[in-house]
Amino acid sequence: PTLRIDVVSIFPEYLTPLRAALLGRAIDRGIISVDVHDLRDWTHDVHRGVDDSPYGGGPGMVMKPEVWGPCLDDVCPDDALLVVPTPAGVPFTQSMAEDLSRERHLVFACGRYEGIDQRVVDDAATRTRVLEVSIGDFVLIGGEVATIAMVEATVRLIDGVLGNAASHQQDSFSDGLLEGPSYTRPEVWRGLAVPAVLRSGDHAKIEKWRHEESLQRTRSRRPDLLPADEPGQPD
Ligand SMILES: O[C@H]1NC=Nc2ccccc21
Repeated sequence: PTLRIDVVSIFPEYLTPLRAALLGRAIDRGIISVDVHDLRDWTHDVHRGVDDSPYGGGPGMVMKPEVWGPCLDDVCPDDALLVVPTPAGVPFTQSMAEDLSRERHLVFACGRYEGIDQRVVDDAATRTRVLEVSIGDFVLIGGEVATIAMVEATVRLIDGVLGNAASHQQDSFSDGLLEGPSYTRPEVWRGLAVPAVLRSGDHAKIEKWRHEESLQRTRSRRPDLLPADEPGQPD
């Protein structure tokens, strides 16, 4: 395959969405491969324990290095890129998705949100490239949902995955602004009409209107995305 993806999780069934729809088709067509591993297969004790209390006290549990270490030894070769979803990671961006889509082998280590013993990452970093990545400033229970989001954002960029109709060439972030409103038939729905300009056939006017809508929406929802020369920049 163009890209090999391995995912390690204590909830392997959480990753089944990766086999559905367009991603499932990409697997069937051999563009990508996805293998999910149950971290508990690397436990030693009868209780198959994967976590323990944190040194220094505090809430929650920390995942054991004695389980993750041997797991990654088996699952993550030195030439792979190890991606560790964590709320304490660098922000995941479209640019990072583009970088990941050019990799040959990605390994996602799904930990609980209190985290994996830091020595697992530090030890792995002596052999391979490691990225600790966050998908946003909110707290999930574990890295599985973050992994699904990052895999979808990454794999859709690989040639052949999206039908060319759904091409990623015109991604919403292509001009750095938010996409404005979209409409389709019927022309009037529940008394609401499609903006007349979109039915005018005047492509220059339509393009201008769409850019204006994007600017207006970006100003109100994401002023941080506005280019420096646009009014409405946050102080
Ligand atoms: O990507 C993160 N964003 C928010 N919460 C998380 C929880 C566990 C793993 C990863 C994340």
